[in-house]
Amino acid sequence: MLVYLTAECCGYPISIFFIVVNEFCERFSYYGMRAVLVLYFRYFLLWDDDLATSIYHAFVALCYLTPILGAIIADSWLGKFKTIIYLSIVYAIGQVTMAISTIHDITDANRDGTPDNFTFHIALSMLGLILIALGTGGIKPCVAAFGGDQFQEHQSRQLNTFFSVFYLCINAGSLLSTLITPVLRAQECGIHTQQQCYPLAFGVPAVLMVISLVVFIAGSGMYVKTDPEGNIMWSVCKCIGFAIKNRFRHRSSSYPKREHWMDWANEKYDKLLIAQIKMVLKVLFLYIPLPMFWTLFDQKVSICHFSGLLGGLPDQMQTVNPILILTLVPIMDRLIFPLIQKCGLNFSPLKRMTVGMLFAAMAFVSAALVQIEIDKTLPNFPSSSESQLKVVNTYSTTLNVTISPNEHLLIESFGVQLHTSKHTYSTISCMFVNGYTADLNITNLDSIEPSATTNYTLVNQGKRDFVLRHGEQWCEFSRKFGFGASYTFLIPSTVFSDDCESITEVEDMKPNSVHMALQIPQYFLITTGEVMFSVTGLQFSYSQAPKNMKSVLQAGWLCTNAVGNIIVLIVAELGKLPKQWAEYLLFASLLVAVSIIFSIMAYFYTYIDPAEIEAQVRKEQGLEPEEMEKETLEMEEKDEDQKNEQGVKQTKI
Ligand SMILES: NCC(=O)N[C@@H](CCC(=O)O)C(=O)O
Repeated sequence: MLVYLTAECCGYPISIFFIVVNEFCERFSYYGMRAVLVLYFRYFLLWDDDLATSIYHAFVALCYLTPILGAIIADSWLGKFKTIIYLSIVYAIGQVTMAISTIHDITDANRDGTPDNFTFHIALSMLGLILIALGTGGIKPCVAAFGGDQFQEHQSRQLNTFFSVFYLCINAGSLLSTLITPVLRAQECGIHTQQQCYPLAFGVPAVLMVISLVVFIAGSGMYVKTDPEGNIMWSVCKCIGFAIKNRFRHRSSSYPKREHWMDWANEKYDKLLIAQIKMVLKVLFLYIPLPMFWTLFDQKVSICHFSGLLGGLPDQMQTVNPILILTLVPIMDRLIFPLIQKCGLNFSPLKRMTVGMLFAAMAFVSAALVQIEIDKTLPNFPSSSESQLKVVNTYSTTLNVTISPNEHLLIESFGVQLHTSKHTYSTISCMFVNGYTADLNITNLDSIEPSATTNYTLVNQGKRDFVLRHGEQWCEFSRKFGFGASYTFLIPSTVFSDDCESITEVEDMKPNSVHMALQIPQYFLITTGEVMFSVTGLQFSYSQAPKNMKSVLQAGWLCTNAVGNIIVLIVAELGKLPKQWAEYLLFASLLVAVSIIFSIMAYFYTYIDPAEIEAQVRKEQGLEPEEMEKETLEMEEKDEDQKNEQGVKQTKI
């Protein structure tokens, strides 16, 4: 038996240190850039909201589709080590290109603070994003699998912990960068004019990507590197194609059935390759229902936007997920899972993933319940067959208004009857009605003519000051705005003589009265679901893959995330249910249905040890033990040469 003893620390290969630090820096780079990307589209390139979010989602989906490319390159051509290095270079170039594209001074010839040639900035940033998507997605399946490759057979416990630590590093990187890069963007910088500092916000992630690459190369001498066994993906495709063709040729019932449809490739292809393809296909089949989890998960940002309960700070809300991950992963790993095991329950990986999906569904039920509470505080909006009318009385006495022969409204002096405006609940808006006899100027608003109104204007939560001006006359007043509320201010003709005292405030829509603590359960539930589902899925994809297709199966796992993102895009296009809570319940029910289907599929899945199956097939193929030993010895010599070159301590037992 041959065992390699690589340099270890506390039972873990030392090379792992370089891999997790590399992952931390890379995720910092990725999430840091993502945190300011939409802001860059909106306020630098001046795109509208729809275009900015569509391009953003398309970019994220692309980042989760390119892993297939990376996996093919790694498993069929370059091997994981070289693929990570080459694609990291592409990635770093992409980040640098992106950072350069945000320097407004490059095209700001007239020095007015805005770029003069938007085409240049758009082209450069799109090129940067394509390179980043290629790099980040391409290396993603390779890094996790490469980390797994560093462990020996006797380190299976450490291997499982590695995937948890790996996930912790992902989220530590994402947490720090999501906090830091928006702050960097808020700084001012520039050569000719001082503007929001996008070059710094994108430049720091670029630097982190270069550091990530340097750290990975620094560990070079310590890694266990497995070379690809030829163009495996091409062989897999040809083998599957042949099996299908051969099955079709022998479709008549006179031909005896075979145990598995891939067995129809037996005539032409190596039994080992067929066995490996069967292992991969079995797992990929199991992954079919999984995108539904990511569809819900990727909408969690929308859930937290729904009421703005935390004061409408969506950027900061993005940090809640990594903070919870950093807390929950150790709790699950060290406490919950061992406790379940102690109780004699077999909480197998696929069971964990099913429970994870149910947690995510519960998060959406919780979101629906909170939404129902919020809806109770909302005014009744007219249905599609109704309309509403708002009448403002700026006259000095009560007025009787007849709307139709039988309907009368009594409106007090400076009162407002009926409300017509529907607005996003996560904002505060107000409008002014000018009852003064001349034009008025109000802070930050256009001037209003007499008896005219402003549009509803969004204002920030909290205490706000307004200044009203007409020529030399002015008065100042403050109001406190509750989140989610809407107000109308009625300005009487006496406004300047009584120092703004007579301005009447009408609350069109009540402020949000639902406590922010109600949001905590849904965050907790969805992140618990993520830990059970995603960390386990990562481990499962590694453990169930044959040695030469580890990256491919990691890519398959990441594709479930890409499909989930694409479903989010489609759902957004198809439109929404009239009630938000109903939409949350619909998604929760869909995920429960999917988790039931998945649990049935999981019930029929038999966990395998790919190495054992491969050894068995080799034996069946007639590779006698001596021959296998010879083959092993040849491999041993080859590996020993390689290890000696790398200076790794290696012992044969
Ligand atoms: N908390 C989000 C997170 O950790 N995301 C992972 C992706 C998870 C997966 O698709 O496996 C990441 O950014 O790497």
